[in-house]
Amino acid sequence: MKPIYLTGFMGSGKTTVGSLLGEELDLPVIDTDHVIEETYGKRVAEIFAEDGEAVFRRYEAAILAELPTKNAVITTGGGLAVSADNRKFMLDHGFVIFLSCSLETIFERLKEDTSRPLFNQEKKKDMQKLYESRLPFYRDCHWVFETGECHPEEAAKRIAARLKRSELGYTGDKR
Ligand SMILES: Nc1ncnc2c1ncn2[C@@H]1O[C@H](COP(=O)(O)OP(=O)(O)O)[C@@H](O)[C@H]1O
Ligand SMILES: O=C(O)C1=C[C@@H](OP(=O)(O)O)[C@@H](O)[C@H](O)C1
Repeated sequence: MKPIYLTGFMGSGKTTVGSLLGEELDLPVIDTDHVIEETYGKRVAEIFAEDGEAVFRRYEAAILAELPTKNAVITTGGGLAVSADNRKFMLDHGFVIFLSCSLETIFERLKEDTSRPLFNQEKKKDMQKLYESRLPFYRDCHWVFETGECHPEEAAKRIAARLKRSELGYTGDKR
């Protein structure tokens, strides 16, 4: 069975919903940021500060190509889908689901969060620009799931239910 890739802006809930989706589908969950941190022995913020964003993007592409191409829920970093090559890889190998969420909600969710080097509560206009510039890349996917006010458990259940109805060609067959 093909992997399920979750994409979307920082704070859209990829990690949270992805981990619950893994439980719903009884599949392992792999987070690209987590694998990068383990592989390169540095936190994402350290890579940005010490090596720069371009190096982080190279790590992202390298990791994506190494991840299992079956039986997994893969939660991606918010910038991974910006690369046309990364998008092609995900679209070719799995089901790509964009977790769509308003920027207003994201600001609310990330109020206390300082772990994301590219997110800055104080720079609302820059965040708006970044968010809008990325929407076309996220929309290049198999399915847009609007998280809205949906609780993470509810979101995971709804995604799993649709996958199980085979509307995306998902079979649940663990081969
Ligand atoms: N559907 C949701 N409703 C409310 N809060 C959410 C929802 N999804 C995620 N969150 C919260 O938003 C924050 C960011 O979520 P996270 O899963 O880390 O996003 P991402 O992986 O897309 O950056 C976390 O504090 C998480 O608990
Ligand atoms: O949007 C981005 O460019 C990034 C999003 C982050 O992941 P989350 O989407 O999980 O916050 C992380 O990969 C890095 O800080 C860069």
